[in-house]
Amino acid sequence: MRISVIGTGYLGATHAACMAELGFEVMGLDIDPAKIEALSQGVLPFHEPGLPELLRKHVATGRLRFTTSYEEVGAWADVHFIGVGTPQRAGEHAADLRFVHAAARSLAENISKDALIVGKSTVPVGTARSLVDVIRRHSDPSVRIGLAWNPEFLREGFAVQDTLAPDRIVFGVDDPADESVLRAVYARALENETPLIVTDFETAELVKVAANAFLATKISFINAFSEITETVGGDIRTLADAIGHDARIGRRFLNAGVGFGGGCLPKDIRALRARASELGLDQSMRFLAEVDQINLRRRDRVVHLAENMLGELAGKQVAILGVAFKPDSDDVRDSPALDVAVRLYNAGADVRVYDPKANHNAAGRFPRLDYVDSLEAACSGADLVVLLTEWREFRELTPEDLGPLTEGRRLIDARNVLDAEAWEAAGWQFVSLGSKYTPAREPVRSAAP
Ligand SMILES: NC(=O)C1=CN([C@@H]2O[C@H](COP(=O)(O)OP(=O)(O)OC[C@H]3O[C@@H](n4cnc5c(N)ncnc54)[C@H](O)[C@@H]3O)[C@@H](O)[C@H]2O)C=CC1
Ligand SMILES: O=C(O)[C@H]1O[C@H](OP(=O)(O)OP(=O)(O)OC[C@H]2O[C@@H](n3ccc(=O)[nH]c3=O)[C@H](O)[C@@H]2O)[C@H](O)[C@@H](O)[C@@H]1O
Repeated sequence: MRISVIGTGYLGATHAACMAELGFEVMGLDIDPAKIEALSQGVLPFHEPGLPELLRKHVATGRLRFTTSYEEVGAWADVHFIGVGTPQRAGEHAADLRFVHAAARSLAENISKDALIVGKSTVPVGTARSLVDVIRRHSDPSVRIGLAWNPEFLREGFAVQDTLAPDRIVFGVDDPADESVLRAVYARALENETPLIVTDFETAELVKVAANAFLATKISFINAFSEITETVGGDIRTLADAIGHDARIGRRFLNAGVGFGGGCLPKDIRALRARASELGLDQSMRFLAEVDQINLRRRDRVVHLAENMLGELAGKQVAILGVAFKPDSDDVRDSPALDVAVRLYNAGADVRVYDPKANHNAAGRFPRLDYVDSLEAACSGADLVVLLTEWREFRELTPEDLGPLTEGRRLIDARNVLDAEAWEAAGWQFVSLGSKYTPAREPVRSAAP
């Protein structure tokens, strides 16, 4: 079976390389010629652990190729996965579906043999059903083109393992013939007893956004408790451990800190609210507005803490450790860390940024920050160090590492990963969110709903 993957970003490039790893012949397609040029040389244009090795291996054997030509994939592949972006629309909460529509239409216009189109992008419910019509209108009537929705649940930083060994697989199908094709594609995972849910288009689309909405809610839940522990003097990590022991709750995704970001959770909860409103169900998803607000308040909190610690930001040197939205990724889309860094810069601080992998992407968005290529360069002479992305090299930091470098011996651990007692014992002014190591806060007053 020959597989094409349309859109070769974080999702598509991973999916293409993993499909090749499973033994399929694969062609990745993107409208960005620079990306295709790099991938064709076996060079991954972003950071994802384990993926460069798979890419190089399968490009070398010729099992994995890349193109910008829809005509080429349309004549060649039996199954076409769509993994193009669905970003937030400028100035709105809804998802921008232009790329999905364009990809479906280009495929329909160019597919010249019976084939199955499989949507992987995260889309508002109702999208797949609307694409059936797009495909019908733009395709050759003598060719049978099926459509299925197969949402993706991979996490950046673990993309290869999540793709090759997913927690579950979901097929949204309208025709049993399409289910059989998908079962053949995922035969390896199904042999390993990966749970499979076969359902309709609408449920499949909703499963994806429900999962992301739940994860976002879980993070904001613990961060809302952070606001309370900061006010009354409790400890958020202990609270999370204690409730996490209840198997019905679970400890994962209860790490309090500067909150969630990235190319998915924030835009997906906003798109879900927007879609619910379109359906006349504004109230059903209104709680996600609060989830979003709690999350964004964490960023304010870090900026305020920095102001409190330094008195005046203007002219102060601040070391920013991490700008990626999470460790093991170079992705800075809606990154809480980059947001905080930019706000400290705008308030007049002399901001020096070090991220092991994301400096380049951050500089593309905010060239004015001072990006440096080592921890030492970021921290030397700093009045304040702010740990914003918990890369391993930052999680393992000790006062002995930073002591000789910094002027101020002030540190904000905005990811709650360091041993507060050790830093205090070493004479640091240490602040971590949601603990007794956070100065008491003013109660948060939000506008009436
Ligand atoms: N990044 C992730 O970890 C995950 C992403 N998703 C979803 O997957 C989708 C893609 O996300 P990312 O890979 O992060 O985005 P991305 O922005 O990294 O990649 C999207 C790619 O699509 C290409 N593209 C746009 N229009 C095209 C067209 N008409 N034909 C061919 N290529 C086109 C772009 O040039 C870009 O390379 C989104 O819906 C996202 O919500 C789902 C699960 C995980
Ligand atoms: O739809 C998507 O694209 C993906 O979105 C998330 O994956 P990802 O964005 O790669 O990263 P996560 O590990 O979910 O982290 C998201 C954000 O939440 C933050 N987070 C995570 C966990 C936690 O306990 N606390 C917390 O603040 C992270 O720092 C990060 O900023 C989901 O976990 C994936 O299942 C989904 O496929």
